[in-house]
Amino acid sequence: MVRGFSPAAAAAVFRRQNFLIRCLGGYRKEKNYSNNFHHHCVIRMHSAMSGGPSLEADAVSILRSITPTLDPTRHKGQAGKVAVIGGCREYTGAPYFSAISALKLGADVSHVFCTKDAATVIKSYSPELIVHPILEESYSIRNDEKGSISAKVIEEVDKWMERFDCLVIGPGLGRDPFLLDCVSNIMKRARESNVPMVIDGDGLFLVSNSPDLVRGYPLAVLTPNVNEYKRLVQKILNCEVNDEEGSKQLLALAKGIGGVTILRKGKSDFITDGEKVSAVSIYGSPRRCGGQGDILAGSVAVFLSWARQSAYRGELGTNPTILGCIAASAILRKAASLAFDQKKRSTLTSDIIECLGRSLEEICPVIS
Ligand SMILES: NC(=O)C1=CN([C@@H]2O[C@H](COP(=O)(O)OP(=O)(O)OC[C@H]3O[C@@H](n4cnc5c(N)ncnc54)[C@H](O)[C@@H]3O)[C@@H](O)[C@H]2O)[C@@H](O)CC1
Ligand SMILES: Nc1ncnc2c1ncn2[C@@H]1O[C@H](COP(=O)(O)OP(=O)(O)OP(=O)(O)O)[C@@H](O)[C@H]1O
Ligand SMILES: [Mg+2]
Repeated sequence: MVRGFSPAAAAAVFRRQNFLIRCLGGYRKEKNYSNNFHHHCVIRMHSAMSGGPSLEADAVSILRSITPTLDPTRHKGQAGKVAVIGGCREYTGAPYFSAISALKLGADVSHVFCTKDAATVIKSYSPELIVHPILEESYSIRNDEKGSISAKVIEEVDKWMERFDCLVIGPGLGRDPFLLDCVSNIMKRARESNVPMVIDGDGLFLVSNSPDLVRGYPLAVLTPNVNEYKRLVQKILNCEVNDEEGSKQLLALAKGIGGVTILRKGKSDFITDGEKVSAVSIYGSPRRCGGQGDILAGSVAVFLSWARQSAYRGELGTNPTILGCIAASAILRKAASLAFDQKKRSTLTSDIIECLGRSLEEICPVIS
């Protein structure tokens, strides 16, 4: 039985789980990989991460409540304008994956703010993206130029800031100290303008060392993978990750950073803003190719923006950042499952991106 639930309530939860997993196309895979769906589904709710309850989220209902209809009266931009701050000499794939995923899910405009070295490369991946070559790494500039370059970066970003529905900070950003300093300034501006921020990859490296950048900002979403989560727990809670107390620790971490939203990625994704923990556990894919977290970050930005629009219309009773995380996690996992069906061991991040549209369409058809 699910801890804290009566047998009748546990049975209802189980039926609901069955329904959700069928909708999300995960049932067959669950059987393939565990051969005992009932066991997996019910036990998972208290064994995947113990130390307090976490309930599987109703991702299908959430997706249907926040995904906007394609209304002919709407103009460009109303379905979302996102910007990715990331991309350096080393990493050009990660910001591209995040930015193109946002477009593939239905955002109208997707920008990338990256280093000069990365910009031409990212532009060449896709003409759909608007790429700003404004960041600099220490190796490419002199010390005496740093002040003026830092000011120029903020000036460029300021021109656009108010127009963005959400920023994604960190995919492929790298860890150059000067560059991270400039990105800290961008984050401060975003906060002043009340622009939501999804912090991923090297953005989480920055935030682990400078938590004040997001502390107490309810529009910040952190999406740590296993390494990034470990660093956050060590820096913020001064202890090691303890999965025996997983939910409690996640709640403490979110509270410890002043109520930001955290999406802890893993076999199940766990999501909290410090109040309660929701889980998304539908089966995705057994491939762990690099870049799936980047898709997730771009997707959270879109769904979070849509959830905020629904919230403005008074349609929601839940924190839009939480809804955005649940929706993105479910859609990524479904897309990964669709891609894996076709490509098996050779499934790559770009294959999953190609399945994002179908993944959403099967839950929220354009013409229902
Ligand atoms: N195709 C691409 O361009 C991709 C780029 N990615 C980017 O790669 C970067 C790293 O992401 P990962 O998921 O690998 O990050 P992780 O933190 O999971 O792993 C990074 C590894 O590098 C080590 N490391 C390197 N420099 C370090 C430093 N200065 N301090 C501490 N540890 C250091 C860590 O110990 C760790 O083992 C991010 O910017 C991420 O967005 C990934 O998203 C995967 C795809
Ligand atoms: N063991 C797993 N089983 C199923 N899904 C997983 C597993 N591990 C991660 N995922 C899913 O894959 C997505 C990306 O998570 P991952 O931990 O790979 O991120 P990441 O390391 O940041 O990726 P990236 O390579 O883009 O930086 C998340 O939605 C997560 O739920
Ligand atoms: Mg990552």
